[in-house]
Amino acid sequence: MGNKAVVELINVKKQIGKSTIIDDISLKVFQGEVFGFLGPNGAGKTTTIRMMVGLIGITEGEVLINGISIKKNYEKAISNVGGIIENPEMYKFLSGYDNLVHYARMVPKKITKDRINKVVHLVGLEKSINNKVGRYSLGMRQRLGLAQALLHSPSLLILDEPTNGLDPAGIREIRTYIRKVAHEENMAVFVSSHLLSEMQLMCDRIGIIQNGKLVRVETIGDIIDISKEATIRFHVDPLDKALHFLQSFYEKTDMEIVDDYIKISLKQEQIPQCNKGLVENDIRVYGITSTQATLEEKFLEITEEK
Ligand SMILES: Nc1ncnc2c1ncn2[C@@H]1O[C@H](COP(=O)(O)OP(=O)(O)OP(=O)(O)O)[C@@H](O)[C@H]1O
Repeated sequence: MGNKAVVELINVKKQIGKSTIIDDISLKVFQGEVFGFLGPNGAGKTTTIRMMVGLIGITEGEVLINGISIKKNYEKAISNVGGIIENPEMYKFLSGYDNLVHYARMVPKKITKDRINKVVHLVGLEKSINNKVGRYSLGMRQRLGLAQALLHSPSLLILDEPTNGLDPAGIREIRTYIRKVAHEENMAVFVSSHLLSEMQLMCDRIGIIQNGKLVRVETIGDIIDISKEATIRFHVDPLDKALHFLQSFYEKTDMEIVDDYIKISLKQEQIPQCNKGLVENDIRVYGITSTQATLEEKFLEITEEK
């Protein structure tokens, strides 16, 4: 992952009438990185994306693409962006290739034949590119949309729920190609979804949006770590002494006394070590119970599993 921010949202706000739809969102997406924008329906993903590409105005704040303001210098900023925001327009009676040629003519930048062949290869449509789009599956059409968005070599690719309506095989394909273009074209990819399970497999980092607010940003590594943690209840006596010991042992972990036990988030493999320490400190251990919350529960129950 490069450390150049390709897109930067700075305190972005959207007000429609009296309601605040997007509330003070700031984030950066870097070169070569797939950033997942995760949130339930109605959280504000599409609204944010529409502001990022200048389809609707930004009430307050800034969106910079390669350092260029989308508000102040729209044409220049947007020339760096490729996107599938709404369903891409395709001509069903034309082949995939001819659709790309047609689209290439409308782009201000000159698109070479080599570039067309390169994007066809990038999205794995070599075998069917000369077939009529009317015969494509939805997954193939999505990939053709991706090819179209990549034609002018953008540095930022924005995809709004790219797997919507796809079957599992189609989802797997689009996921593979999204990762591939991010890495092979060293592009920043901003992709929205309401499915954590899907984002986990596709993204390097995930930002979670809820009610128009960015509530947390995590790397996939951290998400995997968090997924391994369980809520452990230590039924011990004396409680104060046990809490003191556990706090000295795991200074960064959240823990609290609830009724007659201590509640703490730990990985399973840490339990024996903890128990040993408690016993060695003359704390009586009456019981240890563990409950594994699902990842969805940990992330505020924001996702809906299919
Ligand atoms: N023009 C508008 N006027 C009033 N409210 C709006 C308008 N556009 C969007 N909203 C509201 O803003 C909120 C965010 O909508 P948005 O479409 O951005 O959510 P989303 O996260 O993309 O959801 P989905 O996954 O359903 O597309 C919703 O509560 C929606 O009702």
